[in-house]
Amino acid sequence: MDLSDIRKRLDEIDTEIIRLACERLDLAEDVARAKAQSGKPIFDPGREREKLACAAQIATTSRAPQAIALMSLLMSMNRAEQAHILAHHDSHATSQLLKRSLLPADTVFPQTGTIACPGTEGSFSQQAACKLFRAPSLVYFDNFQAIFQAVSEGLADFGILPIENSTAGSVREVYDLLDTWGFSIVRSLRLKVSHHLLALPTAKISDIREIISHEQALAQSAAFIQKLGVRTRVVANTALAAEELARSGRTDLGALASRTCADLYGLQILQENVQDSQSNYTRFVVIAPGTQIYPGSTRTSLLLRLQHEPGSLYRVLERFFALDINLVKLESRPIPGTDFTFNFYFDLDCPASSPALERLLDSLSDVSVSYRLLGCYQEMV
Ligand SMILES: C=C(O[C@@H]1C=C(C(=O)O)C=C[C@H]1O)C(=O)O
Repeated sequence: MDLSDIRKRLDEIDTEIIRLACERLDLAEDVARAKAQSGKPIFDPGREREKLACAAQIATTSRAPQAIALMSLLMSMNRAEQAHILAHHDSHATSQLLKRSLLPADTVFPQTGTIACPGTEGSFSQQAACKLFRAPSLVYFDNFQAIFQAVSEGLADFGILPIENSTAGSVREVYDLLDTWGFSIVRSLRLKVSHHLLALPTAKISDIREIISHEQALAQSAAFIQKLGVRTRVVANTALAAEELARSGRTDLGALASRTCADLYGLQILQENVQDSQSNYTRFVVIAPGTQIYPGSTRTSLLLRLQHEPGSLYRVLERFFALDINLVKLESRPIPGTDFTFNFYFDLDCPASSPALERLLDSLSDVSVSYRLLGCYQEMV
C-alpha cells in the first residue's frame, strides 16, 4: 500500500470512530435522565472499572494501555456531558451561579468607593488601589483578615490584597481567606515591584545590622540579604517597616520598601533594586462579598481540591483541553492536616460569558473533591 492508500483507509476508520463517538455522547442525555429519575450519581466507579477491563481484553495485549486510555477519555467526556445536562435543571450548579452573577452589560467598574487596604500610606497595596480606582477613599488595616471583616461589615465597599508574586509565588493566606469568607475577585492588577534598602539619612551600608520588611519583600530579596549577612525581622508590611525605621532613630536598622516610602518618611535609599529578580511583579486583587462579575471579565480563578492519586490532575487538565481553555496559572499546595489532599489554584484565560466556561464549571465536581469559583474579572496591567 502506498501512503495515499493508507491514508484513505485511515480516513474511513476515523469517519467510523467519530460517528460512533458522537453516537456514544448522544446517549449521555438518556443516561442523565435515567440517573436523575433513579437518584444515582453520574460517576459509577464499578461500571467504569468493568469497561476498562473489557477494553483491555478486546484489544491485543500490546494495545491494552492505549485501549484503556481511549476508553477512559470516552467515559470522562460522557460524564462531562451528563453533568452539563443535569446542571441545566439545578439552580445550585456553579454555572447557574455564574449566569446569575453576571452584572448587566452597561455596568461600569466603580471609579471610587471606600477601599480597605493593607498597610499604610506608601504601601504597594496603596499604589495598586490608586491604579485600580480613579479616586479611592482608603482605610488601612494591618492584617488581611481585618480587610475581609471590614468589607463584610459594610465599613468598606471593596478590599485590596496582594495575591501572587512572580518571585515568591501565591500568598496562601489570601486564597484561604477568599475561600473561608466566600468572597470573590472582581478585578486584578499586575504591579512591578522594586524594593530598595532604606535607612536613616546619616546611616552607611556598613552600619546596617538588621533589616525589617514584609515577609514577601524579604523573600524576594533573599540573595541580597544573604550577601549582606544581616539578620531580618518580619513586620506587617513594607510601609510600616519604613515608618518603624523612621521612628526608631537607629542607624543600624534598614527597611526594604518603595521609593515612595523613602520620600514619605524622610529616609535615604542606601541601595536600589535589591530584589532577586529585576522583573518582579505582584498581582493585587480587588475583593467583594459573594460573586459579582463585571462586563469584560476574561480571567477566571478557581480553587480545586484534588485527591492524592494517579491521574487526578490529568483529569482536570483534560477538561481544559477538551474545551480549548488556556491555563495561565497552576499552583498546588498540600492542605495541612490531610493525608496529602492538595489545593490547586488555577487561573484561566476564558471570558465569563463563554459556553466553554459554563461547561467546565458543570463538570468540575466530577473530577475534584470540591471546588470553588474564586472570581471572573478583568486583569489590568
Ligand atoms: C454512562 C454512564 O455514566 C458514567 C460514564 C460511563 C461511560 O461513559 O461508559 C460509565 C459509568 C459512569 O461513570 C453509565 O453509568 O453507564
